[in-house]
Amino acid sequence: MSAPTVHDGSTRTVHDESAPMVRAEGVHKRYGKLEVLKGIDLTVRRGSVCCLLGPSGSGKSTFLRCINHLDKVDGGRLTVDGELVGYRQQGGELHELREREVAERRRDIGMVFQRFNLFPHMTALENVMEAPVRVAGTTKAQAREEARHLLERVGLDDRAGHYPAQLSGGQQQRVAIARALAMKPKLMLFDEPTSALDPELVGDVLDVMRQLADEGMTMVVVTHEIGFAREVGDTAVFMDEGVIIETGDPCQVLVEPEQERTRAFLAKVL
Ligand SMILES: Nc1ncnc2c1ncn2[C@@H]1O[C@H](COP(=O)(O)OP(=O)(O)OP(=O)(O)O)[C@@H](O)[C@H]1O
Repeated sequence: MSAPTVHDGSTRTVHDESAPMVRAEGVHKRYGKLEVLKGIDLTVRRGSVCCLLGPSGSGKSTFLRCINHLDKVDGGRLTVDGELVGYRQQGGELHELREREVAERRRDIGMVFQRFNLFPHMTALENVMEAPVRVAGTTKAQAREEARHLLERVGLDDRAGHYPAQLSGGQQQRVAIARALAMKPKLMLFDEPTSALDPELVGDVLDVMRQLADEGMTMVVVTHEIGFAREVGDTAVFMDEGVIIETGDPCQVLVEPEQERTRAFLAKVL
């Protein structure tokens, strides 16, 4: 069972800080007849970095999408920050979340995709401001100042006025990270954030991610960057065909894996 969320009688929810940030217990997901996740058990501690690796089609992105409420879990139990994904508990009963509640929960989760997904008609600064400015109570000036600060944090303060087409892939990805951070998420999900980049641009993006990890951000990272996973990851998880076949310290799993399938995968990507 996941750690409880305490309702204190008001609309405020007090989270149990000792609960893991993510806990999956027997999570299943299917698309039609295709069973993509076949019982995922995984715990991601607060402040830790979990690196997910595995061959194409093994279900890594699907799992991230379930964590981020973009896909619905079909079976098992998944909690983020102690709260059931897709449901809220009230008086011992489960109620499916309404669209507005899902949107509220998703604000706590930043997601960075392989393709940077920036708005092409907006500058870097406007992209980073876009979500906070829509939050009630935030003024445009506050959102702009915070966005400037975030661009500085990812090393792009001198590119605030540039449009995505005027930025390199690595710079666009750093803007995407700043944009994901703009809502002050508790959890950051990265889905192969460097695999669409030219090799010489990968380092800057990984540096920003390394810095976030150092600051204590909880992160789940789908990546084929074995060096990053070994150096920054607290846990390495190897998935294949919808199941986790190996998990543990990255220096163990990614250096001397126990499973033949993990060894074969590493031999391919290294
Ligand atoms: N919306 C969808 N509808 C139907 N099938 C899907 C959908 N999304 C993913 N799949 C299928 O689910 C399986 C797992 O896909 P997923 O993208 O999670 O794998 P992955 O491990 O992230 O792969 P990659 O490394 O190539 O991104 C694949 O067979 C894929 O074709």
